[in-house]
Amino acid sequence: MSALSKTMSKFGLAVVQLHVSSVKADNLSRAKRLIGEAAAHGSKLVVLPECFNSPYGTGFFREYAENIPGESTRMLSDAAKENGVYLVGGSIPEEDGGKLYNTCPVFGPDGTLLMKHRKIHLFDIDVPGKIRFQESETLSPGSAFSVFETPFCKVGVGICYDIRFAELAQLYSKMGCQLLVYPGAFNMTTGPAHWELLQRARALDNQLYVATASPARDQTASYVAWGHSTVVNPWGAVISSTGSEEAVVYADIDLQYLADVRQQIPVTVQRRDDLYAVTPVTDPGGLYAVSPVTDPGGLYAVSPVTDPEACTR
Ligand SMILES: NC(=O)CC(=O)C(=O)O
Repeated sequence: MSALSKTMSKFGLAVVQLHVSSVKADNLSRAKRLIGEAAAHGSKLVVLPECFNSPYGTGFFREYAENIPGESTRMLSDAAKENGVYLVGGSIPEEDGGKLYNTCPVFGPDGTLLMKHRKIHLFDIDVPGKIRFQESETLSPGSAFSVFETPFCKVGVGICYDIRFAELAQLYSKMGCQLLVYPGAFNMTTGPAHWELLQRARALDNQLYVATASPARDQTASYVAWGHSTVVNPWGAVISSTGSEEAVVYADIDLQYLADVRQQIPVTVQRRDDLYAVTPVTDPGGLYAVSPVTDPGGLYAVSPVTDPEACTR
């Protein structure tokens, strides 16, 4: 007999693959309409894409940046409240104290800002002849983990490039998250190669749900997003996805199914904590690290720092 109550073990998730233009007001009104559409469909948690109010590019971040609260987060707060949903507000370029961040604000069904996640790992890559992108030219990295509670489950938040770092997902899993959400905007080089693979890897490794929300593809944009917003289950299977156009992707998050998978293949309780462990590091300057465990018999640890400020909940 399941320990999970039937009423709370399943809930509807919606991922909005939004068409993002250079007109901020249009982006906001389209997002608001699609949040309403998702709620009308019965979704309890709605996820928007990375940079949903602005074109994605280092040349745009300063122009579109806002404080929080600001125009975009006021719209998100109103939309969450009007529709009674948890809202993962994709990301916006945030200005704070003269610095710019790639920030995901999360709202509760009463419109309250529950937390904000600042992209921890900046997207600095150079694939010769394909794509060079250096977020760090204009953005500063966040340095906090971001999880929030819902009546259904605990949710961990990362933004796009954050998904490439398995340690972050492991830490969120260790913190009790059963769903990880990544607003993201992969591109025409890394999208076909890595987008789905990374989601399935994070889901399978940690036996949890993973949801990604991309902007719709716009061939006229300076950065062409791959699209393909997706939801993956704890078995590592894609349960819902879309192509490149604007769309809302729906999925049921079934926590009884998650519990069943964890029981059938019990890796979560078979870890060799005597050999390696996910444990806090002592260095207060760090966020997480692969480091030796203190037990001299142990080998390594993937660890959050002990600083409680490093985790926003
Ligand atoms: N845009 C990103 O942050 C990440 C990305 O496109 C990639 O990792 O590839």
